[in-house]
Amino acid sequence: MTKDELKKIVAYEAVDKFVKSGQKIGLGTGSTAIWAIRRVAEHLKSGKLKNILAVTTSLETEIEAERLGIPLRSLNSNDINGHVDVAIDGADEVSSCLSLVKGGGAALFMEKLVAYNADKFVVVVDESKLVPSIGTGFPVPVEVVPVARAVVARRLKSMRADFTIRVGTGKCGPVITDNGNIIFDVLFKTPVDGPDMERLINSIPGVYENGFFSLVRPIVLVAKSDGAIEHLSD
Ligand SMILES: O=C[C@H](O)[C@H](O)[C@H](O)COP(=O)(O)O
Repeated sequence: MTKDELKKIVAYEAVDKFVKSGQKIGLGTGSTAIWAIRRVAEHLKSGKLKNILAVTTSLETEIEAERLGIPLRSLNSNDINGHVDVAIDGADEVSSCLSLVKGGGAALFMEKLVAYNADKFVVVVDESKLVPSIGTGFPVPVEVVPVARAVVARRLKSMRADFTIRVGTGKCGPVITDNGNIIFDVLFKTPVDGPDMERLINSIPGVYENGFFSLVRPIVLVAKSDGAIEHLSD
């Protein structure tokens, strides 16, 4: 199967197995999560799912969910009150102890807010995202308030981390996130402990959020190249 087909089947499985009528759900961002959004819309249209309220994790997801007619709420609305039953999202890397790296699409802040406030956090990936450890492969996105960029750069250098400021396409200069910030893509010289590094980076003044998702226990659905889907959790 092609990578796109794998993304679609794993996202469909997440919706079919974990989303029930009447639930409040978090809709993730990216080329895998978008298939989950489409599946929710399909089930709402056919009547298989009813009374769903969704919170989106990026402008991209919001636009797609609006287009498909999925009822949306803000995380602060009375209906949602800062909590969802299930959130479904993709990931850039999944380690053997189910620590994640996310934020390849710069949506890490809202994704974490939703995932860390979900009863169930379901991650959908194809098997190419599975790695033994994190920190040295996919660069870890760190969202930084622009005025703090030199401060954060110094602190990362003192941690012997290498980084680049992410540059976009269709615009000169840095990628600007949905929150008006910039992204440092950070690589470490050796693998890191996800929970420790997640806390440490967020302790740097000027860091808005980082792309380690290690302080949450996800259910990870992995699409294998033959189309089989494996469920990982601890
Ligand atoms: O900011 C973007 C997100 O964290 C995505 O969920 C992540 O980059 C995975 O995206 P994709 O499914 O397109 O590989």
